[in-house]
Amino acid sequence: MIELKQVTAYQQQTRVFDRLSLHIGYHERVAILGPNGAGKSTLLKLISRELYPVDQPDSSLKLFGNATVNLWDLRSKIGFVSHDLQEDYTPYTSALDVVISGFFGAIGAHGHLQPSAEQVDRARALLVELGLPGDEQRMFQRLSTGQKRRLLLARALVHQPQALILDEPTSGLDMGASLGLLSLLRSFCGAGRAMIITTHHIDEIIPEIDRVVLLSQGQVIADGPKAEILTSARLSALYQTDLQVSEQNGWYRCWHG
Ligand SMILES: Nc1ncnc2c1ncn2[C@@H]1O[C@H](COP(=O)(O)OP(=O)(O)OP(=O)(O)O)[C@@H](O)[C@H]1O
Repeated sequence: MIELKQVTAYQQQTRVFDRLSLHIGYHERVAILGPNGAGKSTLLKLISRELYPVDQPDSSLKLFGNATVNLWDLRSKIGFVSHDLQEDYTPYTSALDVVISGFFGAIGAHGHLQPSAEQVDRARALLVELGLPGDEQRMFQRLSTGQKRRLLLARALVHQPQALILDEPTSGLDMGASLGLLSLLRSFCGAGRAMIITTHHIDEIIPEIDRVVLLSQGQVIADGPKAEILTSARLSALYQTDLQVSEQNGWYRCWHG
């Protein structure tokens, strides 16, 4: 589904990736872990085509098997939720319009989107499904962080995407909101769809995620089955601090050792 081969990418003057290779197949569920500045958000921006890699021989970035991607097509196949999207969102847009804007790949409705009756019905159904009934006319900026995150998830789901990509999905959420969001993500995975999350918190790696990639200074330093990668030794080395990791019923937690 996602294939980066020898990709070099910059954020302004900073070279974040120097010949990075990574392959994520259809239906895979992957967590990408790494310290601040490792390149997690940059990687997601490359996938969402907010950022383009350096054009060089032997290098390619293919999505769904294609190096050239139609953005409309991409948005209907992959739902993206990120903190940046939350920050950038037009504050006065109603909750219903936030979801509807997903059909148009827009940030906010700006009063000119003309959704079909089916699109409005689908958006309303998603608001109910994601636990936001009755919030239809509330302005985005008046919602709590947890409600905003659910709303952006609803927006990401309008096209029934094959994959969801989430940048630090529970950051800023309280414990109840986090657990609620994680259980929504678990039901999305239940339908056999792909998921990629970036995170700093191993306790948000839901049991359905089976592969973990460790990123450090723009390089993949470990990649494999969750049980092999989420070990005390590997995470201590990644974060350069003494960490202990334990697992229970498919959930992981970490503490300072
Ligand atoms: N807009 C930008 N302009 C310049 N440099 C940037 C920009 N965004 C990111 N960078 C740099 O790119 C590198 C990778 O940043 P990135 O945000 O991808 O890391 P990250 O792993 O997502 O970090 P965090 O966990 O803090 O969100 C860092 O060195 C960062 O300083």
